[in-house]
Amino acid sequence: MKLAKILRGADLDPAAAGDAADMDVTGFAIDHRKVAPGTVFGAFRGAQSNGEDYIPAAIEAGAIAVVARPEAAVAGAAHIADAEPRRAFAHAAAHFFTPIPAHIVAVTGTNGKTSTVEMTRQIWRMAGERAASIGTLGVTTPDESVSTGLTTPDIVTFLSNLTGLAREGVSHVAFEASSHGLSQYRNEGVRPQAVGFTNFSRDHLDYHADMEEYFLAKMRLFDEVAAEGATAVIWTGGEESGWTARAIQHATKRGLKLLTAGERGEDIRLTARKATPLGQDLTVEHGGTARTIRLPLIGAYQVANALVAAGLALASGTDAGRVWDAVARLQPVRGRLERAVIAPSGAPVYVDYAHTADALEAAILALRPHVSGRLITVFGAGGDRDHGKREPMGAAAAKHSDLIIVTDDNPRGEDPAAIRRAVIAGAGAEAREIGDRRAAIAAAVAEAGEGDIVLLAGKGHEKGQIVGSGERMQVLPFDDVEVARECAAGAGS
Ligand SMILES: CC(=O)N[C@H]1[C@@H](OP(=O)(O)OP(=O)(O)OC[C@H]2O[C@@H](n3ccc(=O)[nH]c3=O)[C@H](O)[C@@H]2O)O[C@H](CO)[C@@H](O)[C@@H]1O[C@H](C)C(=O)N[C@@H](C)C(=O)N[C@H](CCC(=O)O)C(=O)O
Ligand SMILES: Nc1ncnc2c1ncn2[C@@H]1O[C@H](COP(=O)(O)OP(=O)(O)OP(=O)(O)O)[C@@H](O)[C@H]1O
Ligand SMILES: N[C@H](CCC[C@H](N)C(=O)O)C(=O)O
Ligand SMILES: [Mg+2]
Repeated sequence: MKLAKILRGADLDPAAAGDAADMDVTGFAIDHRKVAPGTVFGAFRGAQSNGEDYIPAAIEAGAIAVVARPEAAVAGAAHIADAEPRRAFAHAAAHFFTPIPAHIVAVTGTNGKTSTVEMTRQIWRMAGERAASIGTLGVTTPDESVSTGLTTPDIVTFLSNLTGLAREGVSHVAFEASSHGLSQYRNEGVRPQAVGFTNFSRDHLDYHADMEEYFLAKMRLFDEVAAEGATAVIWTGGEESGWTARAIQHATKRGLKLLTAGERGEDIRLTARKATPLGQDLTVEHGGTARTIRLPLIGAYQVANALVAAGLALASGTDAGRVWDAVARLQPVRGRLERAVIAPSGAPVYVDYAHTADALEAAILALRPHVSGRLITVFGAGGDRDHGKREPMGAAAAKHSDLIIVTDDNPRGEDPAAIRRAVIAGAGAEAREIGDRRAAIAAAVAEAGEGDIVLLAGKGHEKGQIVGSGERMQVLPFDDVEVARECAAGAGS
């Protein structure tokens, strides 16, 4: 495809490309090491390095055009100058990576994105569509799940994945829009026909200056990324939340169609929820019909995600009858309240990905109705991530658990003992401290008796413990589900 055509499609001036306008583009790259002859190179200033430093090397490797700030020095290739080069690059790349699936929806929010995109994918699949999801669990298709290493992959990986999926015949994709991804324009240029908002609470204040900036990063999904006239599916739970009201305002201001779901939902209204041993019975009103749905998953938070997923599937045009049938057949999402094992004492051990105070509370409250004895929570907080969430995480876990064991969760470049101290400052002195995660899990399993439940929070589906940073970073194999099974087997022998 000619560079001029790509630039015109992205509302960029082809004259800026000079002689290169007539050249054929062979690919897009944001890393100079991936540049081949005919590539358009995006030179961005990042957190670790300045992509502009690699412009000469990219041109040497055959880049025909460089998308960069007007101030950047570009010699020997076209300079596509833009004050926001990540956005300009993304829009251009979106005209190169075609075709893409016809139905695309996206989800943002602090917690519940992965669960919601995965449930949306399941609903579509059960409704007979070829569907995929892209998020923390990787790219999941009818055939496989491939990790990308990030929740929202970089723009080139994202767009090339979408094209690959379309070529494989996938027609429906749900993707997870993280605030990092949104603020770095990692999923620009595709126009989701429906966008979801789950909830908003403290996280990532190492990256965003404050809650307001974090929220506005998420709202780019509504303000700019969503297609004109798209549907905004917003969870309106039982309690009034100022953030939810603001998400509704953003949707309205952008002229999106509104679909609210929840106890206060206008379109999907949850009128009753009753826990059963294996799940919960929901009464849901939609389109003038009240239905009873036996959701085979426990916990209020999974209901929120399932109903937002149903809203997204409905907004993408999937038949309502099929959507509600599918909700009753949803499979658990990996690492989200996943029952790893039942200890010899009879105590079930659950693994969950809660790594914020809000999520810990949600995960614990999901298990509470099933506990007749004690709830034992094992968790820690990630290193090189928002320090301010550690104390509130400790406090949330302590408030709702009977025993807590504070352990390590990806200390990365930090001193793990200092992270644990910050968590314990919120949890209180009764918290037990066992740094080694395997030993902490073993202690919890050994401690649990009949009627107790053990919750291992923070790592969910993760397969490793990240220790060290930079050159010294190591990912030591670690899987909460496997370790729980090993500890349970050990406890029984
Ligand atoms: C802080 C952050 O989000 N960083 C991400 C970001 O890096 P960056 O743009 O700052 O890049 P940089 O490393 O400083 O380099 C600047 C530019 O120079 C280029 N470069 C760099 C070196 C070189 O030799 N040649 C070269 O061309 C780079 O490709 C880049 O374009 O873009 C990179 C490429 O897409 C990501 O790999 C990187 O993720 C880092 C590793 C990361 O840990 N990100 C986490 C925090 C993250 O994004 N998490 C969210 C999930 C959050 C949630 O779950 O809510 C996610 O979406 O995964
Ligand atoms: N709707 C929700 N409300 C509150 N807590 C939730 C909700 N959904 C999930 N959680 C909690 O958050 C954890 C992570 O869920 P999930 O992976 O779906 O979220 P996410 O937004 O994708 O997270 P991440 O930002 O790490 O990608 C769950 O294990 C659970 O503890
Ligand atoms: N996407 C989240 C995942 C956190 C998971 C937890 N195990 C941790 O390492 O803090 C993050 O990168 O902040
Ligand atoms: Mg996720």
